[in-house]
Amino acid sequence: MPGPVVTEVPADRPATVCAVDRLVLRFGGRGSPAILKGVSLVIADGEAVAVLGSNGAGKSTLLRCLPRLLEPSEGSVSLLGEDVMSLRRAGLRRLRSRIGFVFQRHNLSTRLSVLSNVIHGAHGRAGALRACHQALAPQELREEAMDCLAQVSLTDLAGRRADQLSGGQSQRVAIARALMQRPEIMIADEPVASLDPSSAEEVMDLFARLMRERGITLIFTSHHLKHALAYGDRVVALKAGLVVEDKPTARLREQDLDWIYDSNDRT
Ligand SMILES: Nc1ncnc2c1ncn2[C@@H]1O[C@H](COP(=O)(O)OP(=O)(O)OP(=O)(O)O)[C@@H](O)[C@H]1O
Repeated sequence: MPGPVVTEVPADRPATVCAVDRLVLRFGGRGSPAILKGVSLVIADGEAVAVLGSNGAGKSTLLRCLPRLLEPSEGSVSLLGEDVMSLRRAGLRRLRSRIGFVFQRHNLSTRLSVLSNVIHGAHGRAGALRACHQALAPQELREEAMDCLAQVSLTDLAGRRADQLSGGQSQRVAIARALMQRPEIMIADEPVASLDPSSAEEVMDLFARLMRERGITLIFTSHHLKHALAYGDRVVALKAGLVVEDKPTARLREQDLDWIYDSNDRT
């Protein structure tokens, strides 16, 4: 069995890996309503944070604002010690290469093999996309990608085209691709939302364990209170663009969180 792919953590990585201060986001100009209305949040190195809230509360928007995939209107974000708002394009690219992303829709390249998709995770450090194709990638990248596939128990599907996978398999490939990136932070927006309950449980279990074993800070959204409590060290709840709860999961029970979904918009 290959060993885990170890993220090289810089010795000077700060104890706080994410600090968000009074973050405001409006999709339109100044006059348009704020979707995030002044969100402040501090996340420690290695923490697993579950972001909860009903549909439209602003969870995805918040996650996308962290690495400036969405441009915040006001406020500040610090990630891995970098002042995100002041970074220019190259700095932002470098920072994003240290962050893994897993989304509800896995966004695999469906015409490529599973192995090529995983190798693509190294794009930030391996450079040219050609080097990420299974047939052209250097031996060491191919081996590392196989290690990542072994972590999600999918080595036997390495050669299969990504459009021939089940939802659960695809999501596990997306996790292997994110691991290949050797991320220091993992941002996961409803990573198992598209899966049936038993696959969701299985994939979330695997995902959270891999993050914990590697000391990777995990920030994830979920509609499953059970997942938030099982896999988060802490729950941050949003309601209409505001943080309304921020507590260690050890001090929460499922029913304590019901009120977050009080409006009729829970799905
Ligand atoms: N590109 C956009 N332009 C305008 N409004 C948007 C855009 N994207 C999202 N919104 C709005 O921002 C609000 C927050 O959306 P967001 O996707 O962050 O919510 P969420 O908490 O992740 O919801 P869900 O649980 O349904 O995924 C919603 O009212 C949504 O309609």
